[in-house]
Amino acid sequence: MHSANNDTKPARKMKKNPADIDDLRHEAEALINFEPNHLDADLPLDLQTLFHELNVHQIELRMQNEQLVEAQQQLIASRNDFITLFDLAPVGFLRLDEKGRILQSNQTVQEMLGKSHSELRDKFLTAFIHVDDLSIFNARYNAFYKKPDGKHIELRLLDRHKKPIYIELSGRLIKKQTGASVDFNHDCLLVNIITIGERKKMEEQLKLAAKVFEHSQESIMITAPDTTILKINFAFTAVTGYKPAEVIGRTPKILSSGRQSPEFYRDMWQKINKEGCWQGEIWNRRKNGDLYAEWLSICRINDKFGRVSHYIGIFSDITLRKLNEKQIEQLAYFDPLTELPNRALLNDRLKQGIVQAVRHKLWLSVFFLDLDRFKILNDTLGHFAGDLLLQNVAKRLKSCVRESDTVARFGGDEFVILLTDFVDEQSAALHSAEIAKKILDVLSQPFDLSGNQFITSTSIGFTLFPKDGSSVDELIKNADAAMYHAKASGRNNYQYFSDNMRSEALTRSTLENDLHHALPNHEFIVYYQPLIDLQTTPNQIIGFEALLRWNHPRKGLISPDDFIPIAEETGMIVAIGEWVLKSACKQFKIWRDQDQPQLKKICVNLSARQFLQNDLVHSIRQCLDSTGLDARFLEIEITETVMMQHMSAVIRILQQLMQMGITVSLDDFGTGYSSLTYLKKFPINSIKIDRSFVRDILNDPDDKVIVHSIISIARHMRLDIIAEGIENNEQATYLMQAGCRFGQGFLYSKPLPADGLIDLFPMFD
Ligand SMILES: Nc1nc2c(ncn2[C@@H]2O[C@H](COP(=O)(O)O[C@H]3[C@@H](O)[C@H](n4cnc5c(=O)[nH]c(N)nc54)O[C@@H]3COP(=O)(O)O)[C@@H](O)[C@H]2O)c(=O)[nH]1
Repeated sequence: MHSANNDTKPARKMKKNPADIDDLRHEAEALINFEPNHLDADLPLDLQTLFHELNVHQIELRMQNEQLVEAQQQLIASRNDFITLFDLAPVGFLRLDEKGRILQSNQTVQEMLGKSHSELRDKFLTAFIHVDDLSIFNARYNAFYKKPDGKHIELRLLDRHKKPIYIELSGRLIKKQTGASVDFNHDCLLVNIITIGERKKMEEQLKLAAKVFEHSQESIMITAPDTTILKINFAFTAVTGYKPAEVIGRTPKILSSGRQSPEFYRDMWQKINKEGCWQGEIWNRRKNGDLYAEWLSICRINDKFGRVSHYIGIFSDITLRKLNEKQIEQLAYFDPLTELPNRALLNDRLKQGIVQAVRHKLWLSVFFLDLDRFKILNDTLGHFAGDLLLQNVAKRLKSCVRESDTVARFGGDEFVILLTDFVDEQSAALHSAEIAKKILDVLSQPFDLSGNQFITSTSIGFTLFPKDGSSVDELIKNADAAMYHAKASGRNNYQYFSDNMRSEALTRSTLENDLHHALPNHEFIVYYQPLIDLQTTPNQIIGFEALLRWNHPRKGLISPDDFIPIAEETGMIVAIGEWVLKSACKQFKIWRDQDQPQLKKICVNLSARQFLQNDLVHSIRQCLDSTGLDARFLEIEITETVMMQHMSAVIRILQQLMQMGITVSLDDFGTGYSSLTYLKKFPINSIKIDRSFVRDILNDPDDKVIVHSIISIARHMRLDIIAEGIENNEQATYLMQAGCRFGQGFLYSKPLPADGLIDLFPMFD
């Protein structure tokens, strides 16, 4: 029974979750004692029992209610947990119906597409698929929906900015559940969406890398750390001829040519292991056995622990480039005809030679060679024969010297030889003389030029370093000067550069220097020597030869023999020659205008160099125009040597001059090397018999024969004849009787300046 003052009783807490109904009753019974006691003790017992039962039941109901509330709260918490897990899962979730309509989406998908749940709900997933991938989705969805296990679809969704997101869909079919919420009361597909953008990028990069590897123009080989070949590309096969199956599993030694030494490879691997990379040129061998040059880079690839994981070798075939380089070098430094070093390389070798000689206190010798009468061969047998001769000469010269010496083609028929490593002057001079003799001997042996036997000779000059010169130019110049001496002393011999030559060279260079000022300083004078008609009595002056003189400010009158060659070599002869021509034409016009009708010609000498000037004809025409002299009074004198040097140009120019009315005479006839055949070819009007034949004509039977022959030839060819160097009446009479019509010489007058000649005219009238 409960007491009436139950109010005072301490409240008792209900025990949680009574296990079953008995427990509940038991618990309620226990609690009732802590409830305030409202029972009236006076009530009948059965009423009291009823009230008690009611109280217990009330407590039981309260307790059950509390339990229900608690269970509901737990349910809500667990639902919230699930939603959080569903929403915030790193994977996107969608529930789709059979048609692909979105029933539910999680937050990850919503964020991915930039749409809210309600914006997605009931929309077809296709609304968010990239247009290019719709066909993939539509084609596969049905099958995927029915049996999604283990399948996945890759496609692109579009975010709210229509930017594609690469995703992979996989799914699971959820069968409808009895008693489930409205969402789950029919079948649906739970779809997982993972973004694969990074993976795609990696895949693309890998694909690209693979394409680059395969299609690279460079040959690539990847090896394991032990250099076993793992992979090669197409270019590797193209260059080496080896297919993948033939090299994979082998080492790059398969390509070895044996050209590189073990030390080379040791250094190479040292560098790779120390610095990670090596590159350089290497000669390898193709599968067909051919050697080839490659430019190779080898790099070491490390894993994340710093250990070698691979080596990558990249190379390109540079065989062709190397051949081209060689050809370019050959063109730049070698003479294409003889394959000897050219001037550029000779210069370089000489410079190097001088440096070495100075360093080791050694002596050098420089030879200058010029073939004798090469031009005649060229003109008579043709350029092909000339080229053959030069090639053969080059070979013979090389056979006379050591491998370490240099034989170079200096130009035309000129060669320079550099001999090195002489210990002193004596041995340098001795050996040079011996080699010079050997060369003279070797080159004097007949040459077989495509069936034609040809004999030539050479003139050699040599000079020694350091005695005779200290620079490349000086050495060559001195050797050249010595060679000229060899030529002057009869050809086919050699000369060592002497002190005499040095002073000659000095004089020459001073003269050359002074010559530059001669024309502007009016130091030239034209002298005139009369041309006489031997068959008139008294002998008449029919004209003059203009002969140049240089009135040097310090040295006085200088003979043309001393300065004309310098003027020719330096090209000054062009301007000087123009001046002579103009002065002579002007003077002759004055004489003609002084009522001297017997004066028929003024002869002016032209040198070879003048025929090389482009406007010679034009300049002569201008001269005649400006002086007013009739062209028929002008006679051009050329020597045989001039004719032979530039034959075709000379013939062309002479023809043009003749068309203008100018006459041409061939000077020094008989002293040069022209043949009679050539005489026929040249457009000339007269021949001058050289004074060397006239000098001894009375005593020397040979000279007599020569002079008679020349006169006879001239007659047959209807050419005028002028004899030069007549010094006495006997010579004049002999020549006249032999049929020579005209003469010139000291007998009549030495060459004189114009104003000194005027007194002579009456004597010959
Ligand atoms: N290109 C040019 N050459 C020229 C010019 N002027 C002259 N020359 C050539 O120089 C060479 C030497 O000439 P030069 O010293 O004037 O000698 C000439 C005469 O003085 C000389 N001569 C004439 N008669 C006699 C003689 O009886 N005895 C003798 N010992 N010498 C004599 O002969 C030379 C004339 O020679 P050539 O020209 O062959 O008729 C000479 O080769 C000149 O050609 C010039 O302006 N331009």
